[in-house]
Amino acid sequence: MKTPTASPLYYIGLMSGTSLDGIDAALIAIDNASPPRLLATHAEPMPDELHRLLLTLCHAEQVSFAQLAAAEHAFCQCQAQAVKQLLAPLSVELEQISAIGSHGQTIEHAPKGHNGGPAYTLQLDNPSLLAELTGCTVVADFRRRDLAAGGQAAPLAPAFHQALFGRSDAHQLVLNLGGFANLTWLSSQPTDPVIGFDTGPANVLLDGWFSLHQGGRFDQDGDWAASGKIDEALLARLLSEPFFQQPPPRSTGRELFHLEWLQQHLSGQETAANVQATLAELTAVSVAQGIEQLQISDGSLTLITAGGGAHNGYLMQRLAHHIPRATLTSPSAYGWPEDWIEAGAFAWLAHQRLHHLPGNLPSVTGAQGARVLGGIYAA
Ligand SMILES: Nc1ncnc2c1ncn2[C@@H]1O[C@H](COP(=O)(O)OP(=O)(O)OP(=O)(O)O)[C@@H](O)[C@H]1O
Ligand SMILES: CC(=O)N[C@H]1[C@@H]2OC[C@@H](O2)[C@@H](O)[C@@H]1O[C@H](C)C(=O)O
Repeated sequence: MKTPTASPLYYIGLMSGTSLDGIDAALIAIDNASPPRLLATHAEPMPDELHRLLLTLCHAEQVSFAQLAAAEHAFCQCQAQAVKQLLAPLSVELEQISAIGSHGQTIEHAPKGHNGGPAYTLQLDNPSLLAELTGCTVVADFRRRDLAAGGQAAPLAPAFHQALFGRSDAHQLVLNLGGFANLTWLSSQPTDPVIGFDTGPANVLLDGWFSLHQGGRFDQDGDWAASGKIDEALLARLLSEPFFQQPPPRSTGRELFHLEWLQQHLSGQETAANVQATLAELTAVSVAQGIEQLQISDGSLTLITAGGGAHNGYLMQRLAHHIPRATLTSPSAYGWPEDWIEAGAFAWLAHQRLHHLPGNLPSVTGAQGARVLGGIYAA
């Protein structure tokens, strides 16, 4: 087994999450001495046409191969552009990059299968084309090995959270508020396993409802949600979804939580702004319930909040309200601004793959064991 060398190694991580807002590219450095360091970032916006096509694919009953190929091709071009823009202002040459870790675009995630069929998780990706377009080694297909080993294939970020934030005397929780929210618990007891799971929807429903009623991609700072009133009856109906009571390991996606799911729970009497306020509340309460499920012993609790939802002031207020015990903090204190942890995770996972090191945590995903994740597409 190879061990990491002392001089820094450079990796690029590419992540486009379930919000479909764009492709995040992060350049990181890994050495033996310190946690992974974030060196540079670039957010490549998703062209409107690709955004629409991917949204269609995520909800499609039937998809043509030509549509899939078109989406994959456009997505890969966008990724290559992200890499180019990331490196353009830097003195780092492509030859210095050990590998690009490409997450791909999640189109469907069914870790328990669909209608009795086999488990699957589908990320649209073309690592071969990306290797051609960039001239760089690409590591991709991170999730399916964990799935093959009986795991949920998600969330994968908790292992990176551990590498980044380590263990401290206080309990640390890392919350990613992306399209969906996932939570990692790094216990103050170093012998405790890392626990992590998806708590439920975050921006996916907020964005969808906002776009339907206000136009635009998202509710800036949660202002529209803040203008509404929480509808407790609607909230209770939404929270009755069995997913929220499931013990870990658990992960979810657009297959379960989508606008039609929301609409099935509406009485028709709600105002649109009140629904938005209730959706923000759903995220805050489901995160708080997820934390309660962990039954963390007394002591101080730090909640590191990351992902695009950390910019939603209203949502953050509601989180602070429901989790009074926790001190909310930004990962910027560790040199990692909130928007870059996931892209960083896939850069780190590429490093793990090249060095034959495990990428998953069985205590999180429920896999039968630790596994080396992903396939290598050489430059
Ligand atoms: N200033 C802001 N105010 C409110 N919401 C914001 C703001 N900035 C970003 N967001 C929200 O964050 C979302 C993007 O978050 P992020 O990039 O973490 O999602 P993602 O990577 O797609 O998610 P996932 O973790 O599910 O893969 C936007 O779609 C929006 O809902
Ligand atoms: C299948 C899939 O793409 N899941 C995403 C999604 O977005 C947030 C949450 O749901 C998390 O489970 C996961 O992403 C992060 C990067 C993860 O695997 O940790």
